[in-house]
Amino acid sequence: MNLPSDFILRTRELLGDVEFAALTEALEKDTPVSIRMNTDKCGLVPLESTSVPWCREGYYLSGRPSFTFDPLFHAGCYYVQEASSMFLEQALRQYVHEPVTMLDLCAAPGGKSTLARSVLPEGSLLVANEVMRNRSQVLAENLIKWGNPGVIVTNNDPADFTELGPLFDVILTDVPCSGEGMFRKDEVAVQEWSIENVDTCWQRQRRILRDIWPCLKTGGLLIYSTCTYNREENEDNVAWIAQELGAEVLPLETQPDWRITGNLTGTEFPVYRFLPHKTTGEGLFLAVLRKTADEPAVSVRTKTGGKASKKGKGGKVVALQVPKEMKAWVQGAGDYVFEVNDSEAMAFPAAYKDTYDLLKSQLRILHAGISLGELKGKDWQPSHALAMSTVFERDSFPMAELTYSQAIAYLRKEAVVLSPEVPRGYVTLTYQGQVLGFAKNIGNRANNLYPQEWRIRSGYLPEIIPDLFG
Ligand SMILES: C[S@@+](CC[C@H](N)C(=O)[O-])C[C@H]1O[C@@H](n2cnc3c(N)ncnc32)[C@H](O)[C@@H]1O
Repeated sequence: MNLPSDFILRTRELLGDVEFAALTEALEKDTPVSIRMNTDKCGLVPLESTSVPWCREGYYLSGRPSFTFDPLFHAGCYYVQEASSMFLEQALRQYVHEPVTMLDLCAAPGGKSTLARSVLPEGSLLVANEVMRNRSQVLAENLIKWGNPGVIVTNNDPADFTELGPLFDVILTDVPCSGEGMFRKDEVAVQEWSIENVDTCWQRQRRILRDIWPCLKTGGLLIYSTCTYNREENEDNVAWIAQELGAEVLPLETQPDWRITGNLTGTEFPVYRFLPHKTTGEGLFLAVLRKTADEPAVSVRTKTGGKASKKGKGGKVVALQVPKEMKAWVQGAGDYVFEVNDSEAMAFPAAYKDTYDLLKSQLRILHAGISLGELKGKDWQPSHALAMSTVFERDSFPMAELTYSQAIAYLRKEAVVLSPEVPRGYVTLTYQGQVLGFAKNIGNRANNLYPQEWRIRSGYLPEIIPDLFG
């Protein structure tokens, strides 16, 4: 790998000659492949895999299957995630024991958000935000597929949150960085690296932290992470948060055989560095801080949102209600509030209704709770998000199990022909018992309701069917 000369100088100074030589050697090796299971959907263990030691549901695979052509990937049964990133689990398991409201501020494509959603205590709410519009769509897609109902996805700049005041118990800032830890995976990160860019990054990171700091409750946790090695974006920023914003840095329990590296700057506080020549994964830096500074409570006025309505007889405007039969599509319906926004019916965890209303009044929301369905004429058409939800009541519609080639055709949004005994109307389609989505069976064929923008675009079909679980 052709490393920039300034990167070599600086990183050798940080790590020392021996460690730096070992790092460059590791960068010539293949990137390990790892996935994390979604046990809310399926409890399978991948074949020929080994466990990621710091993550209960993380597994290293022996090769890289074609995930795109695995229907279970599209069903949200697992997420393909670089193993070092899964270390976030330790911060959450060791410090979060009660239901919390958590913000993942720089969340796309959603690796750490889906992990957080699996690890947070039941009854928690996760707000996952991404500032870049196109990346926020991918974030929403990945969280919808993961299926947990306690999620809001937003598309905002960190500064848009500031006025909300201390709303969050936990904030994760997995900040945009110079990406030195991704050199092995991403050739562009090598090409774009420069000292000037490192400077731009640490300054941007401080701006992001300053903007979001008022949103963290006093006593709340800030988890700060990057995928870069240099001290400016790492230890120096952690020291700055502690001193300038007011926080203490917290230790995490780790095992010696995880071979995690600590603080490289001679300062006392604990931080966690994953270096590819020591730990099987890419470069990661993570620190956990507890906010000590007092944050005055700010009262934010909620702008009243427009209610969904349609003209009744005589021109009167009537609010649309979610029909009773639709509420039965959700398990534990009593724990949710139901509403119609425009022509979309949705359910949201009742415990967080106020937070949802507040965020709705201030931020651009892409997804919240469970989208149940859309009014098409007089007909409520179940939404794909409902099919993906972990609280979808499977008895709501007849089910049809697809073969592998039918499943791929469905995921390509091609027409599907179901066997004659499948009833007409909306049908839940499954593959190996996992829900893939809905179709409307009209007899001689079934209308494919898979989201157009999520379809598999490639016409190629691998010779070997990806079979991760046997
Ligand atoms: C390291 S990536 C996040 C990866 C993600 N947490 C995951 O685990 O899948 C950083 C994210 O920050 C976003 N970002 C870029 N500029 C930003 C800014 N000024 N404020 C907040 N986020 C920004 C990027 O678009 C990117 O999605």
